[in-house]
Amino acid sequence: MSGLSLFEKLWRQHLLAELDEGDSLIHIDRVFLHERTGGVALQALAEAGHRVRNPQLAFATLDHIVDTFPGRSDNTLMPGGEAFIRITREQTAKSGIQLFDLGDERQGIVHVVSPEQGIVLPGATVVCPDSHTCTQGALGALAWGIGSSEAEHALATQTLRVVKPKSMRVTFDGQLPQGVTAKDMILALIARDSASGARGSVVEFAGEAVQRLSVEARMTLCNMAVEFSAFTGLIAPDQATLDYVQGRPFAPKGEAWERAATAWRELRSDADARFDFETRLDVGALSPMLTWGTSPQHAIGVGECVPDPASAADGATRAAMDKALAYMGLQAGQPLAGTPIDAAFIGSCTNSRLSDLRAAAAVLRGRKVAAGVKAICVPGSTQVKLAAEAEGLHQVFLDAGFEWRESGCSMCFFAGGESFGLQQRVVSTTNRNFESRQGPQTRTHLASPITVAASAIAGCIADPRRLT
Ligand SMILES: CC(C)[C@H](C(=O)O)[C@@H](O)C(=O)O
Ligand code: SF4
Repeated sequence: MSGLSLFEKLWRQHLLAELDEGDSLIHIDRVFLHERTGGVALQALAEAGHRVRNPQLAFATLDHIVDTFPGRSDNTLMPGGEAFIRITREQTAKSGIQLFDLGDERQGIVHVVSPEQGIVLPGATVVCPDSHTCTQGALGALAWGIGSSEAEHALATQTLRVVKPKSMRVTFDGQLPQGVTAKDMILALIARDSASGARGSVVEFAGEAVQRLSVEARMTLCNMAVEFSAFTGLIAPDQATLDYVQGRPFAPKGEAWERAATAWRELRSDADARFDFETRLDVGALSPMLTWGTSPQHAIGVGECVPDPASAADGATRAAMDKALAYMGLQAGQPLAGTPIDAAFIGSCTNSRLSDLRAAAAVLRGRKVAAGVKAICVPGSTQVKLAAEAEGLHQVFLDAGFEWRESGCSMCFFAGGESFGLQQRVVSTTNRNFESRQGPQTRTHLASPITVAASAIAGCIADPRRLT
C-alpha cells in the first residue's frame, strides 16, 4: 500500500478497534508517570478497584516538584508537595512500577529520561500525563500527552480511546546558519504560523534541515510541537536514530535488536503520502530567535525590534500584543538585543541534554556572567549531569558564575516553591513564556542555550553569533 504517512502507518499498527462516536481503540506500548500527575492517577486507579495491567511497561520518575539544589535532600519547596512525592512512591511500589527516585542515577525529567533509558522506541506508542510527551516523537514514536483519567485507562488496559487526529507535514529546507539551532527553527515556525498553527494535527517534521539535526536536537524540535497546537510531533527514524537507541538499558538486544532495527528502517512516510496540511520553512536565512511576549508565537530574530501592536491585523491581536508588552515591560519598536536581564536559566525538557550543555559551555568557557545576573544550569537528568561532570562542563558553568544543580524541571515552571522574583527578566531555554510561568510576574524570554549563555555574559539580551 502506498500514499501513507508515517503517522498513518503507526496508527494502523496500533489500531485495535473502531469504536462508536468516532473513537479508535489504540494499543499503548509504554506509559510514563511523574510525581505531579502520575502518583494521583495510580491512587485513583487503586481506589476504583483496578490494577495496573502491565507494570513492566510503565515507568515513573520524580522531576516536577523535587527541589534541584546542589546535594538536595528529600525535599520540595512546593507547599503540600511532599504528598505528591509520597503518593508516587507508595503507589508505584504497590503496583510494581519502576520508579526512578532521587538518588537513582536514572532519575531526571521524564522526557529526557525516557529516550535516554531506551524506554521510548521508534514506532512505539508512548503516553504520559504531561503535555511535552511530544518530545519523544523525535525517535519516530507516536508519543503524546494525556490527561489523568486517560492515564488510569492506559494503566488499567494498555489501551486508549482516541479520536484520530489530522496530519500535517512541516518540511524544513536548507542548512542552518552558524549560531542557529533547533530551538530557533521551532520558534521561527510558531512565530510565522502562530501558536495554533498545527490545528491539533500530528506534525511530521521532515526535510534536509531536520535530517541534519542530531537526535537530541530533534527532541528540542518535537518538544515544542505542543506549543504549536500539535497533537504531537514526529520524525522518521534514520540511522542516527538507530545509533542513538542501540545499547540503551531498556532497548532490545541481540536478535531482538536486529528484528526491531529492520522494522524501524521501514518507518517513514511514503513518497506519495498525503497529509491534511503541509507547509515548508527554509532555515537558511534564520537568525537566533527570542520571544518578546507571553506566547511562544511572540518570537523575533535577535536583531529585530519589538513589534508594534498598531501593525496587528485585528483588534483582538492588537489587544493581546498590548497586554503582552505591558506584562513584559517592553516598548513597541525597541530593539530586543541590549535589554538588561536579571536571570539566565538553562534547563527543562526542551534544552537540557548533554549537547545543549556542551553548546552553552562553549560560549561560557573563559568568560563570566555579568554582575547582578542570577544564572542557573539544571541538567535534564542525573545521567546528563554525570556525563557533563565527567567531561568537566560543570566547572565551566561554575567558573562562569552559574549555579550547577541537581536534575529536575526546576524553574521551568513555578510549582509554588522556588521562583525568580517579581518582574524579573529571565532569558530561558524552556518552552513556555506564559504570564507567571516561571514565578509570579516573571518575564520570560525563550531562547536557545547559546543565546541564554551569551545573554548571561552580556547582562542583556545578546546575539550568540558574536561569541561562538
Ligand atoms: C505539570 C504538568 C502536567 C505540565 C504539563 O502537562 O506540561 C508541566 O510539565 C508543564 O510543562 O506545564
Ligand atoms: S521541564 Fe518544564 S516543560 Fe518539561 S516536563 Fe518539566 S515542567 Fe514541563
